[in-house]
Amino acid sequence: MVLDNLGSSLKDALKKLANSSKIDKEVIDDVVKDIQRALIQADVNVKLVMKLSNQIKNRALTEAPPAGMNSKEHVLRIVYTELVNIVGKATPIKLEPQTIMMVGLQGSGKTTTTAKLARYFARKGLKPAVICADTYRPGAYDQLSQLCTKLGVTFYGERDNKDAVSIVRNGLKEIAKYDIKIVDTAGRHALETDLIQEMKDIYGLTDFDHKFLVLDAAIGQQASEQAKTFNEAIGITGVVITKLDGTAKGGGALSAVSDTNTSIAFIGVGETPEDLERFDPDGFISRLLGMGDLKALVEKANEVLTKDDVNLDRMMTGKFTLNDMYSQLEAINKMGPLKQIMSMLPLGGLGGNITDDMYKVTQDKLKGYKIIMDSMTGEEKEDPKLIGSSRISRISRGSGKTPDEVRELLKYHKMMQKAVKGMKGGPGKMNMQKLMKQMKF
Ligand SMILES: Nc1nc2c(ncn2[C@@H]2O[C@H](COP(=O)(O)OP(=O)(O)OP(=O)(O)O)[C@@H](O)[C@H]2O)c(=O)[nH]1
Repeated sequence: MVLDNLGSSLKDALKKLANSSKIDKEVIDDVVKDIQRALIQADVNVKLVMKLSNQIKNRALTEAPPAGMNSKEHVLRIVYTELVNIVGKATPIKLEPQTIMMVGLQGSGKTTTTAKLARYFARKGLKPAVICADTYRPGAYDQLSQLCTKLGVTFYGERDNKDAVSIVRNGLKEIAKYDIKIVDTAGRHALETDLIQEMKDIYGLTDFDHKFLVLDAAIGQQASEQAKTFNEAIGITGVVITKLDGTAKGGGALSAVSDTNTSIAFIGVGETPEDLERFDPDGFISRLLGMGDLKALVEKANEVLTKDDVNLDRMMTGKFTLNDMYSQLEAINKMGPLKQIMSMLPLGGLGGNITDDMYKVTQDKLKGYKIIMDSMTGEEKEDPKLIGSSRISRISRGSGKTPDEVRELLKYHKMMQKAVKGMKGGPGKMNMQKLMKQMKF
């Protein structure tokens, strides 16, 4: 999961708060210290951590809880909202024709993100085209052109031309009729003055609507210095944090965003073109705390699934039969790796942890489940509570599976049902009581 360690240390700090018998200065100081430690370990810079701690302390000690909220819930809410504040608001993205320039350090994930963005806009009904202006990395041209071919996105590049500025000039004319024009530039370091100059020259060619800085989540403290240089040169309009699937850090990138007064536009959560998500501060923090990010899940579901695949409305009502579970697992398989999807579910509703077993629902398992379910009556599928030990034996005989396999299916259904129940409030609706309940306070 995204920033796993930070999430669990923050969760521990909040649990401490929830378990203390009274809320006073001592408890708040103690909890704030734990939060500081967790953030610093995740590479968030000290200045930002201090700002956050002071805000939490000031507000917790001076603000009175609003009506209907006790002081514990009140402090939890303050911590939550201040955490949301440090990640900032998401960069607004308009779904209209625009020109985007991608910049960043070598290997940060620019090229991959360029393709992901083209796909993102294509999915929203806009026609994208990309220009490869990376004339330094030998493989960049082929990488981007192959990704574009796979995605059916128009690609412009000049393999033998080393002059990135002229490529972009020609490319912009060539793809003028497209809605979304994305320019992928070479990776560069803040100290490479000639490359910084090249970036400024490309920037000067047209009125870019967005200049996205792509930052690897694992970049650490040097992120701020890099971001400042890029920002001074061309004025960054948004940041894309990549590889959030693979690191326990990410704080360096958050600090860079805060230091340059920019905001996060997207996050990269995997290597394939679909692994790009619109940044959502609430969702990001709730996912960090193991609350699950329902908004992201629903957005992803809407994008990938057809209506028949999964009935989200029905899921939100809390009714969740074996048939629902089956179509949901099928749908999840369509959406991408289960582990990633599971990180979007409210983990708290599953007791705080998704066991590894839950990630192992592969196509094979699904086939097995289908065979078992085919031996159940319609009534049993609608109401699995009816299935006691004699019915388990019958289903086992009928399906050729062992009774343990039948029990496993029922256990899995129960876990999924619990998770879905946690989603009942609907996407985006979060309150402290729900947070505390889901975190088992
Ligand atoms: N796990 C994971 N890998 C990613 C993500 N984004 C990019 N990558 C991988 O990171 C590596 C570098 O990505 P590129 O897109 O080639 O990086 P680049 O910034 O264009 O590289 P330069 O052209 O050298 O500047 C590749 O192996 C990508 O597959 C992500 O969100 N998650």
